[in-house]
Amino acid sequence: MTGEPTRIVVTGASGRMGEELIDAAGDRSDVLIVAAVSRTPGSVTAEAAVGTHLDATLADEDHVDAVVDFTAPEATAEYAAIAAEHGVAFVTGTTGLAGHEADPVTALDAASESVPVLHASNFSRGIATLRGAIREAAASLPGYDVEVTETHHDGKRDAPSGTALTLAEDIEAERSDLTERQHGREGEQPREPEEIGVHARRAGDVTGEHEVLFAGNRETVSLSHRAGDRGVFAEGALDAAVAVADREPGRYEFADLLRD
Ligand SMILES: NC(=O)C1=CN([C@@H]2O[C@H](COP(=O)(O)OP(=O)(O)OC[C@H]3O[C@@H](n4cnc5c(N)ncnc54)[C@H](OP(=O)(O)O)[C@@H]3O)[C@@H](O)[C@H]2O)C=CC1
Ligand SMILES: O=C(O)C1=N[C@H](C(=O)O)C[C@H](O)C1
Repeated sequence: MTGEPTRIVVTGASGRMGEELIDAAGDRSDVLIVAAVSRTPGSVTAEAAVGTHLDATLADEDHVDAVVDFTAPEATAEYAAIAAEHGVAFVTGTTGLAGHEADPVTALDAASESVPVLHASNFSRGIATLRGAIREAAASLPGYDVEVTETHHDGKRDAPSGTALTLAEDIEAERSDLTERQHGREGEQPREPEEIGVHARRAGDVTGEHEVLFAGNRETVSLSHRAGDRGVFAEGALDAAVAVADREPGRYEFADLLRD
């Protein structure tokens, strides 16, 4: 790498992903964690300064290129607005945004008027690649039943996962006949042709698994992804921060950056 590293503030620093981002950044020369933000600063193991409020942290730091945020929808809404006020790019992987009372989707759109904003429900390159294959399968297998299943650790708050919802949206974009999402099944409930199944399992410490099943009457196609550890998400989010930090204000897509 030549040039200066991208200067990053990590929010939710004591969380599973916050810790992973700090670890991953320590092994890279193209990024530098200049500060971390946590509601519980004593539990953060970062060499950088740890603050409790993003606004004060961004005011204190001389130069920050990007905020990288994996927290909760209400925090993401607040942090996107603060990053925009300070003119700092905002990269977030927080899921469960749509329909949340804090309206983080509107907050991200508003922030993107003044800074680069990138939200991805999954920062693994594998999922970004698989999305293309799933869209292709959905378009090429008309009439096949489609079931999306995800499995995550028992600490995950939102269900179905953000990734499962993204995959369902991708499939629905190709299959206008799939108009009903079916979450789980119970009792007497035969499958209807307009259904797309979207099912969540929570178990142990599973990092993240997604499967899309296309089933016709004489064949099935299964496309799946398993994240081996959270490092794949952290590396992708840091790559995204490096890629968008200097860009014009606006919304950016993770999959598009991978091809640049
Ligand atoms: N897009 C992707 O690739 C991935 C997305 N995710 C998503 O990222 C999010 C975080 O996941 P994970 O790290 O496992 O979750 P954790 O619960 O482990 O960590 C979230 C952290 O966010 C902070 N936080 C939570 N609520 C608030 C709040 N109201 N205000 C301010 N800070 C808050 C806390 O950090 P602290 O105490 O330090 O303030 C908390 O520890 C989830 O939405 C998850 O689905 C997860 C993995 C990959
Ligand atoms: O909460 C998690 O852990 C994960 N969340 C994301 C999601 O909701 O899709 C991505 C990944 O699967 C891990």
